Order: sequence, then C-alpha cells, then structure tokens
Amino acid sequence: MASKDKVLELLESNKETYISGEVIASSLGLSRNAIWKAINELRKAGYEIDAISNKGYKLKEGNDILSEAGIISYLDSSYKSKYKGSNLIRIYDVANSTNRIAKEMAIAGAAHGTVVIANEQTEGRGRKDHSFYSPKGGLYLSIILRPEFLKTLLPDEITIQTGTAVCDSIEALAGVRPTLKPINDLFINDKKICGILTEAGTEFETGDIQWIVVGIGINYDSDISAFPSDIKNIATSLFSPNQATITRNQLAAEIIQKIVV
Ligand SMILES: O=C(O)CCCC[C@@H]1SC[C@@H]2NC(=O)N[C@@H]21
Repeated sequence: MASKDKVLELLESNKETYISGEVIASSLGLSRNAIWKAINELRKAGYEIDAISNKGYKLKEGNDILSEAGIISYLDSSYKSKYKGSNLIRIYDVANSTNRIAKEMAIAGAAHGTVVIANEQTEGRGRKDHSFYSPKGGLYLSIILRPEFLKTLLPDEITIQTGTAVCDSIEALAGVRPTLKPINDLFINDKKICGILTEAGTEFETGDIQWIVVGIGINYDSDISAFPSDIKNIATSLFSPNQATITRNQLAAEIIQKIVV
C-alpha cells in the first residue's frame, strides 16, 4: 500500500482527533518527511486536511472522496477485519461499467464480497440491455457474490434482497426510505433514484451458477437538471449537488455490509 493510502487509512479511522506527524510516522514506520509528502499528495487529490502545530493532522469534516480506507473506516468490526488489507475493494474515478469489471474479476476467480465502485461510468448498463446514464454525482457499485454463501440463487430474489438492502441503508443514513418497485427500481416521491442489475455466470456443462454480480446505481448528489430530457423528469437524486449530509464512503460501507453476508 502506498504511503499516502496508509496515512489516509489512519486519518479516516481517527476522524475525531488530531494525530501528530510523529505519531503517524512511528505507527506507520515511515519518516516524518514521508508523512509530510503523503499529506501533500492527499491534499492534491482533493482531501482537506487540517494541520495545527503541536496537535497534528485531522481530516476536515465533509470530505466526500471515495476511497478504500474511507469505506473501511465505516464498516463494523467484523467487516473491517474482512476488508482491511484484503484488496477486495476496487475504486475507479471513471469506469466503463462496474458490472463489466466485476464480471471479469469474478471469471478470473475474485472472492465473494469483492466490490467495484466508480464515481462515473461511460458504458453503464441497465436491465434488458438498456444503457444506464451514469454521470458524476452518482454512486455506482457492483458486488461479487459466490453461490455457496447465498440462501437463494434465484436472480429476481437476489435483486429484491439487494433493493431492500439499499432501501434500508438509505433509510438508516439519510432518514428517507425509498420505495422498492419490484423488481429492480427504487423510487423517492415517484421518481427513480436507483436501479439494480443482477447478472450471473454459469458453468457450461452443468449449468451451475459460479458467480453473481449485483450492480447498484444510485443518483447520490446528481445534477438531475443536466440529465438527458427523456429521463430528467422521471429521475431524482438522494441529495442535491454538494448538499449530501453523509459521505459516499459511508453509504457504500452500509450497503456492502448489508449485502455481503
Ligand atoms: O435501472 C436498471 O435497469 C438497472 C441499472 C443498474 C445500474 C448499475 S450502476 C453499477 C452497475 N454497473 C452497470 O453497468 N450497471 C449497474
């Protein structure tokens, strides 16, 4: 893991307190100079970091940048130990389609619970081979599930369970419960806020399911007024642009631990 990611992990898991450069350096086994460089790299990447002499560094509230360390910091302890240092969370600023990437990873053997997340998709896909408009402002994630961990292998049931998990997560964190319109759409005030696409891969000879990918596309703080005219009147977003009261990392963590069982 790069020094900057190690520093980020430490800052994310100590969001309430300042940590001195010295403590960061000694707990990560890095030099003070390496910490200083890492802090600068994080600032360049958009993280706002408070620095007070004699106290140290602290992430400012309201940073909303997707990161593995940020997601892990919000997971419950059993999930923290599963995901920490595991390489099971892949973050992309721009992906073609997180489902496509997750499917390729599943075929290559990626483990149950592997997550692919992007801020933007250039070839987002929906059900029935429709495209799924996926600009910045959304939260696009796909989770690989392996059949031996699942109670049902019926794709429609998995889609509904996933939708329920997303409704529960949004309600827990944002205080509003979307309505699940079976089988794969979530609505708030009769407008679509999230779509789900479940895909499965089977073994050619036996037809046995080898992997499942659940893909979730949420309009998080999307600028709906800039959506194409055919969907702008039927779509809504959880928050207005830059008005989110939670972070993407928080919502992603909540969804992951409700789906990966
Ligand atoms: O509304 C639908 O028909 C389902 C949309 C599913 C979109 C999500 S976004 C993350 C994942 N990657 C994709 O390409 N599609 C799913």
